[in-house]
Amino acid sequence: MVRADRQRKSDGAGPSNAAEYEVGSRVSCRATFDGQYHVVDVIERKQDLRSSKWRYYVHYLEFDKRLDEWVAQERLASITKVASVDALHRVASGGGGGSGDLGQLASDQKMTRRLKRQYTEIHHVPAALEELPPIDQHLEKEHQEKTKVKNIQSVELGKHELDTWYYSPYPEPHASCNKLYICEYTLKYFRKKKTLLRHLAKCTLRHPPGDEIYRSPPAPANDPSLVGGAITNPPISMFEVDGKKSKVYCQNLCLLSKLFLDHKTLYYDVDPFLFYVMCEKDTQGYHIVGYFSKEKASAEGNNLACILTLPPYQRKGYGRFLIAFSYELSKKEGRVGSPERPLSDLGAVSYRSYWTREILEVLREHKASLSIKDISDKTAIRTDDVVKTLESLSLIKYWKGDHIISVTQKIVEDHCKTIANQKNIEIDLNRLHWTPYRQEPPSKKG
Ligand SMILES: CC(=O)SCCNC(=O)CCNC(=O)[C@H](O)C(C)(C)COP(=O)(O)OP(=O)(O)OC[C@H]1O[C@@H](n2cnc3c(N)ncnc32)[C@H](O)[C@@H]1OP(=O)(O)O
Repeated sequence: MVRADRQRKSDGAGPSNAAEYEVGSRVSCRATFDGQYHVVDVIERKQDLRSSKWRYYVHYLEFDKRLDEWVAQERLASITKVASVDALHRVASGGGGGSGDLGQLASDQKMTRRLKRQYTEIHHVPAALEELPPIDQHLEKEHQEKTKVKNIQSVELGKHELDTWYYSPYPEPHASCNKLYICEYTLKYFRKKKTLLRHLAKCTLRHPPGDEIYRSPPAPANDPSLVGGAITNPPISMFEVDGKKSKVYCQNLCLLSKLFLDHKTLYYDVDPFLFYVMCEKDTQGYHIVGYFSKEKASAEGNNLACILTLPPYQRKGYGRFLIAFSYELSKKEGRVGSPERPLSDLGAVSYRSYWTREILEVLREHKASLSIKDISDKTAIRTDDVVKTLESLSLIKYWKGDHIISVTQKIVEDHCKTIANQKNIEIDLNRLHWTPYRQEPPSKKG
């Protein structure tokens, strides 16, 4: 699909050229995230009227959509042209390239079998369009078309400026803004900084509009996180916000979180959900770090609908804390639970890590033989998730139609060594003040 007839010039030095490409072309692109060439699909394009140069919105085939980006014409080249240069480069650099650990995993050519299985698990492949019922096919196509190009490029939230990952359906004219300014307490959004500042001058809210159901214990005097008197690990609070009572806040939260979640459709119908918002506290107020949502009554037995740690706070153990919190709530309800599917790649890797640790700890603690149901009862992790996790650790056998846990304490201890360095923020259950949601009785009108 490359329009070679319109190719203006072909340089001799590198793979880059100035050919024009149609939307739908499959070409090579030098990525911002690692400076290497990767195969991309051209999703959209626009021409600068003054320079008449094209900019292309590209999707990297090997990577998640969050790495999609607008690139200059010079960054694209035909696949065949790049192949030889890139192959040389890969050999010289020992292969690889990617974005973060997940990207690294994708392109490592010396992948072990275990890593390969993990890679397939974390790279969620959505169901093929033709496998869906016709009505869903139609909705899916509509969704894909509408969300294919990221609309808002960045948001300012408190002291952070965040680069966004995905399209979010903010209402117009905000949906077409390059950057949004968001109040970190109300999550109201503005097109201009000065409007946000005017709002902040009047806004008295300093925490999410709900009940504080958890506050982490104060750091002890000899806490290693206290460096020169400065608290590097600030106190955490969890607020429960009811989608029905604080509708606008929860809708704003969903719009914000959609910027970092690829495929969630809940934006406006927030009434049936509770939102558990995690904040770091300082003298200014409670700063949102992440959240998870949970259906008030889930027919599928899900204990979590959506989970997000805002990018500046990721990979510090907050995601694991949120997941653990969702299971503690399930334990208080006397139920087992599971996250709503599909999981994103990051969701899958975080859940797998959480399940692995919890299950290994139970196996270590209870030296007596445990059944899958025992593990599920102790952890509130649904039995199919327990089975999947044990399978990934090769700690389960299928024998005469039953799953049998096949493990020795030595094997458990060996596995435990591999998780010893995980970031784990403990939940102090004495500080959790929560009762399960009770449906309001129908009003007796008329
Ligand atoms: C049901 C659903 O909602 S599915 C959708 C899940 N949400 C999203 O995808 C939204 C965008 N992503 C996020 O918000 C975050 O990445 C979350 C919530 C999934 C994880 O939050 P974090 O605060 O980063 O999690 P945390 O620091 O506790 O890490 C959890 C585990 O995932 C791993 N992990 C997190 N990010 C990455 C990454 N980019 N690459 C590789 N591993 C990662 C961590 O190493 C850790 O594993 P370990 O303990 O074995 O070392």
